[in-house]
Amino acid sequence: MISVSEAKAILQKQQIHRQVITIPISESCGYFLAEAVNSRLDVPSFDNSAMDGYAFCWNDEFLNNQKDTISLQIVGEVAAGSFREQVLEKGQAVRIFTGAPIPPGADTVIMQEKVERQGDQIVIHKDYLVKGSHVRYRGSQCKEGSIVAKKGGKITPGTVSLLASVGIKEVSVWGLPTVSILLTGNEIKNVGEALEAGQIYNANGPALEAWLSSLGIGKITTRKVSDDKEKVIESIAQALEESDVVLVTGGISVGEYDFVQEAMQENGVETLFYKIKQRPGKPLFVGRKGDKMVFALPGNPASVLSCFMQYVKPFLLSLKGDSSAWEQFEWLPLMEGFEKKIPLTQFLKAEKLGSQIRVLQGQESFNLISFGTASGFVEIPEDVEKLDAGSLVKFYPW
Ligand SMILES: Nc1nc2c(c(=O)[nH]1)N[C@H]1C(S)=C(S)[C@@H](COP(=O)(O)OP(=O)(O)OC[C@H]3O[C@@H](n4cnc5c(N)ncnc54)[C@H](O)[C@@H]3O)O[C@H]1N2
Ligand code: MOO
Repeated sequence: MISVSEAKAILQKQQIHRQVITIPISESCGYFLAEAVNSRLDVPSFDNSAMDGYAFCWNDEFLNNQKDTISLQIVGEVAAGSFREQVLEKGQAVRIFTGAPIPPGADTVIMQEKVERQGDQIVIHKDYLVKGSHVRYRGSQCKEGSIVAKKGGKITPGTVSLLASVGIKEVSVWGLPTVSILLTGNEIKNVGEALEAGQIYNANGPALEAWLSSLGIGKITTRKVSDDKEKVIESIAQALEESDVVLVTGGISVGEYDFVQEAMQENGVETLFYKIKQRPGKPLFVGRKGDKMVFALPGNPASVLSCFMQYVKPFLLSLKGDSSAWEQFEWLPLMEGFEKKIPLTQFLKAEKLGSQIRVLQGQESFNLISFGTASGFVEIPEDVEKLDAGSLVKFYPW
């Protein structure tokens, strides 16, 4: 058996070939940029007004004027989307609206609330005169050719807005990994089906599907397979064909009907590791065939979820291009002390209350009740036996 950190190190070392795809920015949210993006133009591409008001040409004589106010003659109007070619002279102003180009000769805008309009004149109190005010200068957001989004950055709605503003229609991103889920077990029935003696509802399939879709994974294919060696071998072969990552649940322990490990060998899957010094999820198997990865998650639902959290989630996120994939935890203090009775790393269902962590009741691998309120998992390291209230622990939120 290897330790949790050894298992993570093995996974982080895997070099997997990933595809770069080009997609429209409107579909790119959640993807990671495979190359930096440069602005196609100066933005703003022309000096423009930040306010609805009046544009005029600053005149230093304003300040030396003995009077409290100045008057300017309104000689026209510029709305957003239009422009004015004539040069504005000293003492003239144009009515201007937010986003409209500053006409040649003008350099200052005053908000309409700060002027008194008298026919075709505006009167401005000297206190409100600020040279260059309310002008958004050409290139003040970014210059043509400058980098506006770095390689490796995650695309957010904010990034999409920025990219559109600099004239970018499509981006090169890392493709999303596709995942096959293979649920083993004769006892598994889907919700909605009638349960017969000895049968249980399939909790792992919906949980994995929900998690994968919340992570923004590509195509997800789910299949069930009975505890039949040939069928397990065949289903794994099919899953390896169709997806980048295969998640098997159940059948990886040592029972007479646990065929998954053997099926891996039959399919030429190289074992990266089998069994980790942890609970739940001790009999986790991870293997590789070419650029395909296989995670055989121990069937108990809490084992499936803690193994997914610790290994599958960061691995998938790193395939998506997320460079912080392996740091998805925070250090938080325990609300109550905790005694660990086993010499293994323990992953406990826990609730985040304010900035503290409370370990929940019902930690057995089969018991899902605390998942109703759990906000994630807490890690109690292998060599720790007892933690006092207030001790800092690693908390992994969903
Ligand atoms: N003799 C030993 N027995 C077991 C060991 C061991 O070391 N020696 N390890 C135990 C541990 S720890 C775990 S974890 C489980 C893992 O077993 P498998 O991966 O072979 O999983 P199954 O036996 O197929 O199922 C375990 C458990 O989970 C239920 N299950 C399975 N699939 C689903 C599903 N889709 N939804 C809900 N529940 C599911 C299944 O009915 C079993 O109760 O092995 C221990 N045994
Ligand atoms: O490791 Mo098993 O996950 O205790 O149930």
